[in-house]
Amino acid sequence: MQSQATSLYERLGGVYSIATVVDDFIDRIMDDPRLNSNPLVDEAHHRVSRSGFKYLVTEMVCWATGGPQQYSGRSMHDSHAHLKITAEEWESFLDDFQQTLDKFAVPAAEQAELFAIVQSTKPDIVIPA
Ligand code: HEM
Repeated sequence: MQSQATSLYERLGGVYSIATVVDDFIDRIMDDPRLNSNPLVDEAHHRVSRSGFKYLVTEMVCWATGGPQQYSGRSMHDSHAHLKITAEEWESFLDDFQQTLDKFAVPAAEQAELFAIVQSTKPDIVIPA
């Protein structure tokens, strides 16, 4: 059994593995018509640089999973409130995340921990119903 003393960051394989997974995931969400049907999301997805976006999300995932990196971007509320993201768009985002994790064969235990981290941010990102 895996020791709980080993951080999720280490079990995922550190920054090189995490950056590879984020690379696939950001391409997937930035091209997802289910998300870009929200005009505010579509505008922002075409305004921000793809590589800058990947950089910030990589930094955040490394930090959130126990790596040595510090997240230097804006808070989840400040970077998403103006996008008016709905619960339905949130589900599409999770579906994209699942597809990326499956593509890289991330084990079930690590997937569950990643989903718990992502879900913890939902109240900051999704507008109230
Ligand atoms: C756990 C879920 C999410 C995480 C960890 C996340 C992460 C981030 C990060 C790190 C940034 C950059 C912040 C900055 O500029 O300093 C960002 C911005 C952005 N996110 Fe997310 N995000 C999440 C959910 C979503 C969802 C569900 C959508 C779309 C449906 C979305 C669309 C965007 C867009 C369009 C921007 C650019 C905003 C702008 O600059 O105007 N995000 N996100």
